[in-house]
Amino acid sequence: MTTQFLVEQIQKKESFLCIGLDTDLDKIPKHLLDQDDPIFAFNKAIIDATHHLCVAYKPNTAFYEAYGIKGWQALEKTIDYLNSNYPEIFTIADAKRGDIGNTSTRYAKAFFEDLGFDSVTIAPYMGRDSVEPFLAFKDKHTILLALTSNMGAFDFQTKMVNGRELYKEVLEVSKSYENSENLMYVVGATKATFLTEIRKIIPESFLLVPGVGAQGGSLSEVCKYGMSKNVGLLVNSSRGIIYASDQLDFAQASAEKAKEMQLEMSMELKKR
Ligand SMILES: O=c1ccn([C@@H]2O[C@H](COP(=O)(O)O)[C@@H](O)[C@H]2O)c(=O)[nH]1
Repeated sequence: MTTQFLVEQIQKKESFLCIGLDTDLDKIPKHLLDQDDPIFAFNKAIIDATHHLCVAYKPNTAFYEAYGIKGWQALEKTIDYLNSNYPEIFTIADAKRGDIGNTSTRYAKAFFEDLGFDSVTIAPYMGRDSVEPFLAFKDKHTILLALTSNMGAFDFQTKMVNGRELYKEVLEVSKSYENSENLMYVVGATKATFLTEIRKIIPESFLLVPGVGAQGGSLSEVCKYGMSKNVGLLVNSSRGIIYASDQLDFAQASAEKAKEMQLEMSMELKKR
């Protein structure tokens, strides 16, 4: 998917919501456990109930890998279902990969070609040759971890390197990568006040922003400091939406939570 198409979807739906499909068999409604593939059954119900309120879905691959081959099959069915039924949706494999060049190429093929995701999250620690293999794919997006939402972000990401914080070094240096126009960045909603500085370095790049809801980040702060001319934000909520209820009405309950966020986003878009 092109960035332009994503921006058009955001304007059309008045939403920059990304719903995280962090599907956990211990948390989904018990009645689904009788199904052949309870993970896919849950995802399908959530997607059908919420697709008009969001522009992106982000399965975190950990939740699928944890169930072995069955989990991976559920991930494949989920992305196939999205691509076949809702091609206007931007898809993110939250896999946090990155390795030496030839290995990164295989990861890129797995997520972009075999599975058919629009984007994948990548850890920048191994540097240029670990990231550029992902950037080589046209109309696919590489979402680099810049400043993450967790407390451990302060262990390394804010430490000084070459006279600036490491997360700023990641932003600056990655701009020189080949095909850097295919880069997006992860910035945690819990670090919203850092967004002013971040926007000075990457004024228009798209940011994937996890950490609202369960982790305590504020949507209005993210918008205040992080919104760019073309919006430039995909704000993710996983647990806060998909586990709104563990009863028969779970999909409807998730749609209500998603609607609350979409309305808030629509108001933020009108403020610009
Ligand atoms: O900095 C980061 C990077 C990734 N995540 C992931 O996003 C979701 C957040 O889930 P919530 O339930 O909305 O808290 C989850 O998959 C994380 O692994 C992040 O939180 N922070």
